[in-house]
Amino acid sequence: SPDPAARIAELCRQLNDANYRYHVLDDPAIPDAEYDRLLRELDELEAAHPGLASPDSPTQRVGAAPSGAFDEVRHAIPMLSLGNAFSEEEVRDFVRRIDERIGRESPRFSVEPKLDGLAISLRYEGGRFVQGATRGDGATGEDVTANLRTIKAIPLALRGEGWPGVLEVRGEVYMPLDAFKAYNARALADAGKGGGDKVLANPRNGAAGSLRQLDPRVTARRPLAFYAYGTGAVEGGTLPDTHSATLARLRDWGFPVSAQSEVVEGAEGLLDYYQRMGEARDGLPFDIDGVVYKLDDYEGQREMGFVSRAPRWAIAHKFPAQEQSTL
Ligand SMILES: NC(=O)n1nc(-c2ccco2)nc1N
Repeated sequence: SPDPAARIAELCRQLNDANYRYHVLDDPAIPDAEYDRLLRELDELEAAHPGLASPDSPTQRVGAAPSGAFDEVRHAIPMLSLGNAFSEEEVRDFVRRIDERIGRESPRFSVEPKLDGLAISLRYEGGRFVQGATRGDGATGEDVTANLRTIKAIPLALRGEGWPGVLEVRGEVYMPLDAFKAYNARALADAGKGGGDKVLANPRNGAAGSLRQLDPRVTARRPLAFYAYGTGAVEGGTLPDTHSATLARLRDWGFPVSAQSEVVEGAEGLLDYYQRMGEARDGLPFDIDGVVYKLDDYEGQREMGFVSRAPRWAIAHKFPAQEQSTL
């Protein structure tokens, strides 16, 4: 049989590449059954040669035994909460305040859908996923690293090159609607036979509840996904000058980023995007409760600063409440 170390490395590469193509490029390379076959082969090879299993191996996603409770994690850079706008007038005020404060006639904004999931922060050191935490109160969250490792959309190691020595990525863990419905249909069917998983009330609670499981093996059974939408601490390297360019780098490094993110100009650009996303909303594969507008250049963001914990440079423009998807 060929050298097991070479075969293990080749399987890791193939599986990580398949993960990236599926979750980031939304362009699967191999069918799920093939992915599972390769994963099983890797699992058997690593079991036969324990010294050859890397901590970043795709087999190491469902690892740790249940913890008693979650450790606390202090966010070196607070995780923001967004101010809300509910009307066109409030959006125009938001843009006017930017012009008045930093003299931007028609600023460029990075815009994206506001996913209705659970905000988390992922820390990478030397390109490897070392810690993940919930937002908590913005300053302190819970260490849910073991649970986050089970989410295939979250890379265990960064791809490509040029990433900083320390990189924190912020984003939303959510449950895609189809996966939520399939999960519940299965849970309901199994309940009829006296066993099975818990039925989830709605995708948002499903995501939050799944991440707060003390046993990662339960989390691993939940259909969770992830979108990156920002960064936290960055050391030993630099990011581009704009949010939109940073999102492009995050995609290169292996993070899913919303396919609906755009760069638009001025209040008209924001309101046009809001209108288009409102029309597209029912066709999206996940729940959104609005869109997020962010001044695109970081220099402008620094000049605008924050009001208490919410940035002056970004707001969420919410849609009217939608009847929640019930059972
Ligand atoms: N929930 C969501 O999709 N968010 N949340 C932000 C955010 C929160 C604070 C700064 O940015 N951005 C997006 N797309």
